Amino acid sequence: MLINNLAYEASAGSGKTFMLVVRYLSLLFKGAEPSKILALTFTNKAANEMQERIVQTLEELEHRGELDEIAKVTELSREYLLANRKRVLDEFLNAHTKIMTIDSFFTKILRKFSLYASLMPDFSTFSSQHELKLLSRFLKEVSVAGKKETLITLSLQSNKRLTDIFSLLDEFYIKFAELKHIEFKKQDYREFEKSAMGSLEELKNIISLCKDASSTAIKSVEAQNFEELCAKAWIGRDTLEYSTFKKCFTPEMDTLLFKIKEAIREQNRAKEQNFFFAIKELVDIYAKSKKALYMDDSELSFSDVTYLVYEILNLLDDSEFLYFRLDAQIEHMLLDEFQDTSILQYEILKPLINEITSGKGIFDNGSFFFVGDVKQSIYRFRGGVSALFDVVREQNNTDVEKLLTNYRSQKEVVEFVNRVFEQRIRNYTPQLVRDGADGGYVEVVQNDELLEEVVAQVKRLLDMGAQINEIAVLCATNGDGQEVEGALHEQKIDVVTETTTKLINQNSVKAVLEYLKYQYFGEEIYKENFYALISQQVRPIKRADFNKTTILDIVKGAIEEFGLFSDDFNLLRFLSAISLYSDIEALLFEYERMDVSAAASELNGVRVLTVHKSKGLEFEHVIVIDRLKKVPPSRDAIIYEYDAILLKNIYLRIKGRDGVDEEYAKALLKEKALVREDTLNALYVAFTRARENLFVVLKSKDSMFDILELKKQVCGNLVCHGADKTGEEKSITPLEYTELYYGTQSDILSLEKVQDDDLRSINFGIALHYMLEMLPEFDIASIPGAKAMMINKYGDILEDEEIEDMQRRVEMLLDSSEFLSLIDGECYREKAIRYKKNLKYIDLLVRENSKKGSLFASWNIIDYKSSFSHHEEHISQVGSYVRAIKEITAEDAQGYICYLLKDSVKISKI
Ligand SMILES: Nc1ncnc2c1ncn2[C@@H]1O[C@H](COP(=O)(O)OP(=O)(O)OP(=O)(O)O)[C@@H](O)[C@H]1O
Repeated sequence: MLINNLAYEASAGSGKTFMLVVRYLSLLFKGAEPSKILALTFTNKAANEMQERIVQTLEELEHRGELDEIAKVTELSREYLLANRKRVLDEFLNAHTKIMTIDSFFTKILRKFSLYASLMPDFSTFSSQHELKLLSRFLKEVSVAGKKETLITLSLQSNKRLTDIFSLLDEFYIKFAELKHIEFKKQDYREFEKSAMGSLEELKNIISLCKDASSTAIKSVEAQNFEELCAKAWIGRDTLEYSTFKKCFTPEMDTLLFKIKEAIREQNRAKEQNFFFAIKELVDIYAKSKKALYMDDSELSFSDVTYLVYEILNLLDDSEFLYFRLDAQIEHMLLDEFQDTSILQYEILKPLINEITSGKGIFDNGSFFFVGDVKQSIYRFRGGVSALFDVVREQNNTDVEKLLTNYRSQKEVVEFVNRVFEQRIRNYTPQLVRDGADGGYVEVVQNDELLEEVVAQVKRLLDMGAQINEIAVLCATNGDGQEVEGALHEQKIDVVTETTTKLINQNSVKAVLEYLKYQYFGEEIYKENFYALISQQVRPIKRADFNKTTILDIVKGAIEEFGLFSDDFNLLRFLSAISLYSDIEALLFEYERMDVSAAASELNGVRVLTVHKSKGLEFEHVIVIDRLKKVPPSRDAIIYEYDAILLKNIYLRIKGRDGVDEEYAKALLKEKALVREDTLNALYVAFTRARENLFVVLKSKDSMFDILELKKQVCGNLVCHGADKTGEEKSITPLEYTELYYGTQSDILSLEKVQDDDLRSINFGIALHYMLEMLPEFDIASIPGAKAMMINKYGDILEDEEIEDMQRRVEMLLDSSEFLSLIDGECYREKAIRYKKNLKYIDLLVRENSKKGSLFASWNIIDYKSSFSHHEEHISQVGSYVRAIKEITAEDAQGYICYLLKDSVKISKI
């Protein structure tokens, strides 16, 4: 049965994402419109995967485990589902689906309401803010507001560097909504210091008058100043009646102790108030600087987006208006990894969820669904509060179901995880092992030479035939990751890390960037770097003129001239990415922030990543390595005390304060419990990534696994069987669907070797291609626009009758029923594909609307020509396109040459 308001709270690998896909498809089969289903994830990767999983599941429905689940949920028969999946898939592919990250969704809302925030709708988002720009802007604003003193005092008082203060400001900025109800007052704290020192004097007197006072007792009450007094160990005691003072003890001493403690407590509180008061003042300036920066640059970080959307929603009290502006189109909401949602994010989603679950108004048939695992909540530092899961469930009266079987891991791994966490994580329900998963291997090794051990285990796996891409080493920090990377490199083992996966760090891309730097700056060093990276002899490079040529053409020219296109997708991605940069300066000064990763298929090596980054992923073999360095003491200056999801209070961390302030002591205890929970959760995430084999490498002292009291152990048999499977997967590479722009066909044609002597007919051909490319739709109404664009570009080299001739030819083409039948499907113009180390450009690639009952699509490859000359060459060229598409998609493909002749259109099938 399809329960309208449902959540799955279930452990790792139990199929939450699986059930999310089942839910999405069940909604589709029940007739929901794809464009009315909002599915939110945390990462782009997860959003893309979900999209792909939906398509793949529909395509292979009869063989998928999802089929029975969907039948159960929808109460529709398997036959009905199979008979209707084609229709559902078509609807899905043709709809504007809303499967995206929570950040993109908020960005979308902000674009709709951008003018409320004095922004232009075309603002851009970057995951990392221009820290330096912001810092300098902030300092300027601080100076203008006359708050330099505040900043300096704050820094001195808290013993923090400016950058630390800066992150505190950011923390406050993000939590501004939650902090709104808390007031801070400026206070004088010196009177409390005086009072404490006064009471100390009295205490000293009592001790000095006591004949039996030991030298330790006398020394214990000596303090030159307030700080020294606070550092005394006896301050934390309830009474002074203990060994040191026993011989002189009088009840008056405890009265003084009490007074001193009270004075210290009040001094701490006053200091805390001043600190937060100053921070709040500075946060206003910080927010102002941020605003100035995004108004100047139209550039926002995701936290800015969330902040602004929240503010705007508060401005608009008419929520109907919000839904109207959101196209009133969200009837179903699905949320993934709900445990990581921040309170602010939930506050923004709340009105939508309320509408959906209240079952009235425009959301009469709406539904709400979320999945998560509180045990995997590891983003407390980003504002995620795991209690949110329960609160949301209660607030919305959501049914919660459990999933008890682990579908990811083998028995040994599942049972090890159960054993380790059952007694340690609250409400832990041991997972069941899936039928048939009775293998697996777990080894806990202790070796203080952590890196050596990791390298040895990786080698062992490789020797046993493990696929290198299926081995992951999970580390505590990025720094540790670098060391692991270094150690593996020393042994000539390839490694893939987050940095290596960045597109701009790929060799071919680095080379092109050096080339562009040489072109722009003219410094010899860049030329040398360029040649070193492409392993060619240094020779002169002709300087390009950026005023006359586009960056794209310069890069394409270099690719051609130096034969840079080897068998990799990275240059393709780079070409696509640079088309977004307005000019060479923007590219050269900003490329480091280019947030594009290299093609996964190009990356080969052991995956080295942090535990945090491993969330949601799974690997055949996982090695979790202990911290290489000692755990640093918590440096968080602020302790946030939550009551469920309500921020109750905040405290300034002060050493020894828990001995004098009960409230603070309670908050600190709560905080410690949460830190412990975070640590446990992170380890839980790490251990549950393994499908087959799990290794835990720990050290004998200060181990991050101490909390688990792990014993050295070996469970099960180590077996590696990934080799064949991966080999199989590799032979079929799915075609990339992303629309890419690498210039136009005409640009390429002009680069191609010209064999025709007739310049006029070449120009005519180029212009005709251009006009065809510029047609937004294949209909007569689109001709004038495309023609105007063509004239703009080629008008000066064409005669009037040639232009008329060209228009006639295009009209005839669009009138040809044969041509129109070939383009019935999804059309990709100017499609660049990579095949056998060559870059090919297909004029028009059509993914035909599938024939009834056929599981796979069929592709039409259409090449335009304006004359019959070089007919044989055309045939062989299109033939090679057909082979490429067949091989890449593993689907059927036909090639056609479309001759747009003077008086007719002839289509010849290859
Ligand atoms: N009911 C099921 N039948 C068959 N396979 C399943 C089922 N549920 C999940 N799986 C498979 O088990 C693996 C883990 O599932 P999934 O990724 O959905 O788990 P999860 O609960 O989202 O895990 P995590 O919390 O670690 O992200 C996947 O490979 C998935 O395809």
